[in-house]
Amino acid sequence: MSSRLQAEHLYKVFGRRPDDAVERIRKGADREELREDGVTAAVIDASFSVAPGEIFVVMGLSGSGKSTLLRMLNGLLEPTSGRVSFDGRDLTALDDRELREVRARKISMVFQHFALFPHRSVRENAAYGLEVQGVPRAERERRADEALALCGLAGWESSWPDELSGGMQQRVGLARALATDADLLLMDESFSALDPLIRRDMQDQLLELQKTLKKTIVFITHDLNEAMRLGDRIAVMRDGRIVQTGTAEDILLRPADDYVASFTKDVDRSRVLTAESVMDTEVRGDEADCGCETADPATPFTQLCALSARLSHPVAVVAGGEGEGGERRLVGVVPRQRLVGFLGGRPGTEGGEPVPCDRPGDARGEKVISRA
Ligand SMILES: Nc1ncnc2c1ncn2[C@@H]1O[C@H](COP(=O)(O)OP(=O)(O)OP(=O)(O)O)[C@@H](O)[C@H]1O
Repeated sequence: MSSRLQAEHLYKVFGRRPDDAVERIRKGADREELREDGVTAAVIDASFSVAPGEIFVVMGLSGSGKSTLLRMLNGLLEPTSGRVSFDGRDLTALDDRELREVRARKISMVFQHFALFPHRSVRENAAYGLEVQGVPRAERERRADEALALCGLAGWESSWPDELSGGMQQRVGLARALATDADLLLMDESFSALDPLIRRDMQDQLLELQKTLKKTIVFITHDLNEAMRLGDRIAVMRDGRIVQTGTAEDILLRPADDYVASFTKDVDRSRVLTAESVMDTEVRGDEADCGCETADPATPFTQLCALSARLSHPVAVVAGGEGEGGERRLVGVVPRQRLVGFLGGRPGTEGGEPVPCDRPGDARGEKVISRA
């Protein structure tokens, strides 16, 4: 995987003699021991890479070290140990002037409570990052207006912040970040202060924008549902450490430990799972080519359930076909009992023989399905 942003063995210790504290941690001291000496190990040995265009979510409870980690990524905090590189440049080695330059042009932050300037118009607020960069007024207003339109605020450019709802104000914050053309967006609990419906709306909007903008995004949240909705990959933090990094499906289906598993208990699995994540790949071949409806690997779980209810046998999951090199291949099957098992929180057992198909056709099938 090519990487845009890379964190290598990052540590951040607050308190006396931080370097000694890092050494003690490396030798096995735990966070509580250090705390007794008045030292806080906020981030411990964090390593990850973020690919271009990826939304990388860092998820964890309050105090787990998320914000400290994020502040090291843009150089606001200097790591006690470890390295951050962006596009191959070691941010930890830059002097203050170079760092300010990178922060102004390449990296944008979107905070939870966006401090809009009350006596500036929405347009001027959105253009603020460009003003800091010294972009001439006409150009910065044009770019601010474009960013506001992208965020659904066309027509509000001349309004004052207090004329906007909380959700709209947060959009101005997002527009400010987008207007600068920065490639890396660091979003710290950016939607956490919003009402649930508006929050969902903002999540949708971010995903929609991302389809065309393809920014590299690190998004901090304490909400696992938000993490799963937004994240191409998710890092779960606990007590300063990243305990698991993976896709939503990895976290849900293969939690690294009981702690991660306890987080996923309340997740609505049907929103996350797809045919690919629940199918049985030990394909038997007797569900393939009978002419019944099939799923593809990306078919969402809810559609899969509806499909399963319409069939008298397991759902065949078929890949390939149009635009993918022609041949359609059976890649897995989903027996109904398996769906029930996944909803209950663990892969189901197949239980019982598949029911033979009651529609005409060759129910024995082959693993390769010829195109109709
Ligand atoms: N400047 C600081 N000085 C001392 N300790 C700090 C400082 N900043 C953070 N900490 C401590 O580091 C730990 C991690 O804090 P951090 O704010 O990174 O966690 P978080 O996961 O972002 O939590 P929250 O969601 O509540 O902001 C906490 O124990 C916090 O008290």
